[in-house]
Amino acid sequence: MVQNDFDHSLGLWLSYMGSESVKVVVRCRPLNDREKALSCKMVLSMDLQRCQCFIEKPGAVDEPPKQFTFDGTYYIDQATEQMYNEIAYPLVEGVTEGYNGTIFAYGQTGSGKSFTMQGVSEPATQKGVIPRAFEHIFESIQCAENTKFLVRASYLEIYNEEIRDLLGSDTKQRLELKEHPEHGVYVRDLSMHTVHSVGECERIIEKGWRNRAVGYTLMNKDSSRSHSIFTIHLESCSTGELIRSLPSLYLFSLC
Ligand SMILES: Nc1ncnc2c1ncn2[C@@H]1O[C@H](COP(=O)(O)OP(=O)(O)OP(=O)(O)O)[C@@H](O)[C@H]1O
Repeated sequence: MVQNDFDHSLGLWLSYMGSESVKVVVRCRPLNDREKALSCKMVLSMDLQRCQCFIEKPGAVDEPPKQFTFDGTYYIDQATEQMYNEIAYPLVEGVTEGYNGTIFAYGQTGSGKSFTMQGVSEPATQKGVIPRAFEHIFESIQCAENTKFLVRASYLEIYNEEIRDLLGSDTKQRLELKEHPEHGVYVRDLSMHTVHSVGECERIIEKGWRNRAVGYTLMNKDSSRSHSIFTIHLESCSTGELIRSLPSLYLFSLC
């Protein structure tokens, strides 16, 4: 991907054990007020059926547009609801069925990562991937018969190469990355929070969101200046069985 050509678009990487293990989709946001005031023109167009993006070089009328193909393409008038149903839904469903899943948003400042992952409450179609994933998981576990689930969440940020717990008692404390011989890489002392409902999930993510490092960039006045990782951990216990640790859902927003 040529970064400068994708100023107003973000990539969403999805990794799960489906027909393909990694999928990459791209979303283009509308021009913002600042870009409109500067009379900026859209240089990106899409063929949604073929999942292709075309980027024109302004002023170079004779030059053919650059062309890129993805697993999915979402243009300015397509809502997060559609993206979630087509792309994230199968991944989250896979987590409740026993596969690890990761969704991460990547793009330059102001490209729409937070808008896609966190979302807005109005209109409802633009509710983000993270709150939709909560609802999806709680709906799935409520339908499971004879099985009890424990849902826990953690939320960290990586800022200037330092890891911080956005839900910890001291959000300024630097945490260490460790490797366990069986369970792999983990963050020591990262706090885990048991959640019983979608409402509780929303409250803890809001708390963590307020603790992030934010700043102003020319492209985005509310820019998150860090990478953040929200993880939902599941454990289950069927009647007469031991507690079973299920795979986790990792939700990243990279700056
Ligand atoms: N698809 C969209 N439709 C309408 N507005 C959008 C869309 N995507 C992003 N925006 C708006 O663009 C602005 C920047 O988006 P956002 O804060 O999500 O960017 P970001 O990639 O998270 O930036 P940063 O890395 O600086 O935190 C916000 O005002 C947001 O509401």
